[in-house]
Amino acid sequence: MLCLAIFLEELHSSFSIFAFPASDFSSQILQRTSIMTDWTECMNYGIHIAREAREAILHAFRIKKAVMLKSSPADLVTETDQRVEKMLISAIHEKYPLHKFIGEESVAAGEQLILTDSPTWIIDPIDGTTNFVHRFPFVAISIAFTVKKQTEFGIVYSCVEDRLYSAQRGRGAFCNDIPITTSGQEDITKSLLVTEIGSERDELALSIMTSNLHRLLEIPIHGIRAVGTAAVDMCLIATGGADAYYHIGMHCWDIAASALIVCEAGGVVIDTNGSEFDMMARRVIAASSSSVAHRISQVIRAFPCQRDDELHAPPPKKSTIDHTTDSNKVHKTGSGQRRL
Ligand SMILES: O=P(O)(O)O[C@H]1[C@H](O)[C@@H](O)[C@@H](O)[C@@H](O)[C@@H]1O
Ligand SMILES: [Mg+2]
Ligand SMILES: [Mg+2]
Repeated sequence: MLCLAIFLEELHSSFSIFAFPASDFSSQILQRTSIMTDWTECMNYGIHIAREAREAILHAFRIKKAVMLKSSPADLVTETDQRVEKMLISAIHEKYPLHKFIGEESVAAGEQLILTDSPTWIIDPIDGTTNFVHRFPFVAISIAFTVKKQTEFGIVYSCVEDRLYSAQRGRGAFCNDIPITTSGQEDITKSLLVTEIGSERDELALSIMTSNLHRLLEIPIHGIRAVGTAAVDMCLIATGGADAYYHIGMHCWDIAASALIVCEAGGVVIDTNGSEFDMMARRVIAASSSSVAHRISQVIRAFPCQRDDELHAPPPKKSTIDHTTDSNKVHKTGSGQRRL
């Protein structure tokens, strides 16, 4: 099966796109080898395993947790985050052995973050870990799926609320299978905004985050909320429950799925500098309309953040003669973990 799949993969690389009806057998093969352009079966499998992962998360939600730190005293991770990610990745790998993964906790444990043209699952096993630790009832599983670096579907499961948000590119956005659309609000003075105070605690980030709040409130706008999970924040824009979300410092796994869900709900997703959205840039504005999105980008400022694909890039190819000594080697800012 696998050698046929690899053969088909090779075949596919010499053609642009196969788009033909296929029987079950060949569609199974084609899905595994990224030739099919209809990813419904993959999405349905993603939803199936997200439902299984939710059970594990809800069980752990109620009990005392061992908490570890990553990049700052406010960047938490638990064994449940790690266990759920391993469960999701192994279940997907078993069914789709040629697919690739970018997982928040795998990257935190040192895996390189490389987004290629291959079918890739971008996974945040628990978005809102701080909420999870404190039993604040907004924790989500976020699963995005990209092919040729384009998001084909996104799944965000708000576990305690039991709200499963999903979208397949070009086919609309849904919450528990019911279609959702943004508010369409075009006037920022009539808008309710959502944002996050992430895990940064350095002076520059804190002063920019608080000055952004001040500058937006004095426009004026109706208000600002923070749910504690970027993925759910953005799904609230897709439902029309809020009109815009902005954030600097989050990661691709936080927002890759919900960015597609917002767009498929009729919303707009851009970079905070007003340019095209780039999931690796760690800056986003998701809004009900382009006018609200661009108004926000004129008001807020971003603090400097290293891109995801630079922060966790593979080490540069070694020159033939390695002049650096151990003491001079620059330690990659990975996310070492230590127990509280
Ligand atoms: O709970 P996480 O998966 O770590 O994501 C959080 C992130 O850590 C935090 O800094 C904020 O950006 C939140 O909005 C994310 O959901
Ligand atoms: Mg997250
Ligand atoms: Mg997480």
